[in-house]
Amino acid sequence: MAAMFRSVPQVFRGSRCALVPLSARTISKRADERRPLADKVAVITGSTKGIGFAIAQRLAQNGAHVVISSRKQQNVDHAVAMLKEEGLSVTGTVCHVGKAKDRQHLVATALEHSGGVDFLVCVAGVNPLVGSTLGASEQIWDKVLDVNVKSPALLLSRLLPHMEKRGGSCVVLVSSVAAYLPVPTLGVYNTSKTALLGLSKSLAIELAPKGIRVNCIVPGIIKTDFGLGLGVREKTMSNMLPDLNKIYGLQRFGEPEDCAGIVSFLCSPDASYITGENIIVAGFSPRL
Ligand SMILES: NC(=O)c1ccc[n+]([C@@H]2O[C@H](COP(=O)([O-])OP(=O)(O)OC[C@H]3O[C@@H](n4cnc5c(N)ncnc54)[C@H](O)[C@@H]3O)[C@@H](O)[C@H]2O)c1
Repeated sequence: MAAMFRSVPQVFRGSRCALVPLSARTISKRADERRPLADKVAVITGSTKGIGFAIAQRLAQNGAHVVISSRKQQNVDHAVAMLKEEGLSVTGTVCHVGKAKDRQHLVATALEHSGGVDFLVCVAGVNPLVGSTLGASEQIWDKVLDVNVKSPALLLSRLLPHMEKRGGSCVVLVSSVAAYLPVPTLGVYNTSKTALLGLSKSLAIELAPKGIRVNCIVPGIIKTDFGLGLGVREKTMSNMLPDLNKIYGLQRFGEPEDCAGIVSFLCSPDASYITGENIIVAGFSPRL
């Protein structure tokens, strides 16, 4: 990267020094390297705050047109306005991923940009219950499985015809370390996040012949309203840290941005031979 920045001024100094100026082709190739997702369209669910927003921001910074979505119009408007202020290419629409009509509308909105979609990142997730797994009502099971597990597959089935014609398309799902280290009071959520590990592998196999890659990130505790709400219900963050330090090698909670770079990489041509992987983003734990 440093070499790239260093070499740009050579072009301007080229006529006055002995260095050979860079060709226009080299400059444009290097510009593309800095914006590896240029001309791509990304649909991201649950992207008005937290991990989804950080991913949206990074994909847009790396050149993609990003379609923001979540349940409330005012949150969508706010997120879109923030990214537009940065000069990024974004649109947004309301999409409760559990609602078929909303999913249909999200697809239609995404197609407005250039008639196709390259990346689907499924971030939206819920956990309405802290308590006994066997005490969970059928309604709770349905809600968690609808939003966390079924919606990525149902949304993808709608987007697929518009992704397969693009070339280099990919899907990223968002699981959780709760899939590997189940939290006793989050049984339904743990189960849904474990299902996503299987979903990413199944989709990867099914879509490989079409050239579409499917991967899944597996975050540890990330500093968002959701993450801290789950983990810091009874203890303050500082009380929890010594315990967590025993588990998490890097001695800190994750930031939403810690999940953004890996998703951008997975969408980029640099990851063109990576599919069916569940990638842990949790500061390393020997227990994982
Ligand atoms: N924060 C963590 O510690 C952590 C750890 C592992 C996995 N995750 C997963 O990461 C994802 C994002 O969590 P976060 O921490 O950024 O949470 P967050 O609360 O900061 O953001 C969640 C986003 O999802 C949206 N959303 C929620 N339900 C939705 C629905 N039904 N339809 C559409 N959008 C919906 C919200 O509006 C919001 O934009 C979730 O799937 C969560 O399970 C989070």
